[in-house]
Amino acid sequence: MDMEIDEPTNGTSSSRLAPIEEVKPTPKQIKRIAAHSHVKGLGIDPETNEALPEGAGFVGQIAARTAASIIVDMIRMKSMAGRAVLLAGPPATGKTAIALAMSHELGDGVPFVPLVASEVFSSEVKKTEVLMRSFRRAIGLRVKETKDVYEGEVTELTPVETSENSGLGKTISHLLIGLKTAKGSKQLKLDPSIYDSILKQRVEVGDVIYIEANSGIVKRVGRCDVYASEFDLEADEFVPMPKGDVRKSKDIVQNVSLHDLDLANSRPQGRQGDVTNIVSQLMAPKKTEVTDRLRSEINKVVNEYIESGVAELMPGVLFIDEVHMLDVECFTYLYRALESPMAPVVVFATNRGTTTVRGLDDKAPHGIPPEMLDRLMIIPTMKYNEEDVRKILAHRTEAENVQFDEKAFDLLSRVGSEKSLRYALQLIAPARLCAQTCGREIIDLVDVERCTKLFMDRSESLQKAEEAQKRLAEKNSK
Ligand SMILES: Nc1ncnc2c1ncn2[C@@H]1O[C@H](COP(=O)(O)OP(=O)(O)OP(=O)(O)O)[C@@H](O)[C@H]1O
Repeated sequence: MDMEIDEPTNGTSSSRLAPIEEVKPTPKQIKRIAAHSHVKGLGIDPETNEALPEGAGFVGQIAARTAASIIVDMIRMKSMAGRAVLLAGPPATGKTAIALAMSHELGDGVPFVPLVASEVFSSEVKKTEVLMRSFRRAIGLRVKETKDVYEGEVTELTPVETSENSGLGKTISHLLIGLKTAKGSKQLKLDPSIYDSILKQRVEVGDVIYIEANSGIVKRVGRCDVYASEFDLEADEFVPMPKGDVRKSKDIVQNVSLHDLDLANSRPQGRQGDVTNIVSQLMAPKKTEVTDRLRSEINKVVNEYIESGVAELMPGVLFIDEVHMLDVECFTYLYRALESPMAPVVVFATNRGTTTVRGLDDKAPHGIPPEMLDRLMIIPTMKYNEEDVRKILAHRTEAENVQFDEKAFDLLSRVGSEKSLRYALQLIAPARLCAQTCGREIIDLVDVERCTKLFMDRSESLQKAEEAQKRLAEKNSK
């Protein structure tokens, strides 16, 4: 953001004019801090391949993190597709954090699709369709193509209008774009339909773009780095000015998911069954039911492209949290889906012990049928000791940019280990608010004490509910 500061004048302004005041920089915007923003990875020691006691924002849970890093290595070696992992442990022991850390370790090229099990019970779509869509979203395809493109830094962007006979006002007859490279420049006269894509990607003069010669697809690569010093905060991605001629053959790599291809292929227009054509049609909105027949068509085409070396399959991770919420029908569907040649790695998480499998009367560990449990690689997570709780809270207070007085932090750590980590984490924000209402930036002991009285943790609330139930039963028995 370019911070325009109006410098105060040197007294030359007459008393008639409003005094010019210096624009104060806006206070640091308090952004919503995500629950796992402090976790940057699994924190693995590159020498030993073991999890460090503290690393990448993670504390403790060494065995679980080490096991997760082995799973990540197997995914990278593509020897994990179609297998499933279960993260099982008490609440707030880092299961979700580990799953997200695995996604960080795998990098952007590998899809990571988070799903809460209860999402499958949608009123519009079948449970099995929700699962299949999530499966297909978690399978990436890296398509490499050589295309004729016009590439360069935009030096001119002029929509040429023409007045329409029908009197409905002006329309764009064509678009003039100037492109410049280190070697030359070219002015292009383009069809007005390309202008929508330009506006959608907010292309401006100074941006580096390429336009596919045969399909007219525009892709904004970034802002030319000659403008890098223009902004105080680099809010954009800066790229060097392209070399060579404006018109060139360029290797283009696109990452898409099988679900994207399914949806694009289910649209009526365009040549069916050509993945490069399908990939290039990904722009327009689509509202069409994807059938298994269409999916098998896509699978066939994708296999052809993989065999011809044009595309590379990138099996990703489907993370299903609260897996005990799935019913027996979903588990049955998952058995089959996991056996298909194009299946992602499925990571389940649950904090339940032995509980009823939904849809059956039987109880089973974690609410998962034994036939499925046999197929899972189970990673247990353990409760934290007070020292780990203290370190985790320290990471969170840093991520949320709050400061605690020492006694206040000791009380918070004690609450975190005696009651629950999540309860202590949830007290951070209200404690800060209590301090701020008393005009303090540093959270004091009284603020934490006040919040522990105002907000109950789960066990306290359960105890009060049982006491109320008991009193009601006694009253009814009189
Ligand atoms: N070992 C850890 N290191 C750093 N932060 C952690 C660790 N374990 C948990 N956290 C943090 O504690 C909070 C709760 O963790 P998380 O949501 O992963 O627990 P969970 O096991 O998934 O809980 P639930 O079973 O209730 O879903 C999150 O903010 C998470 O980032």
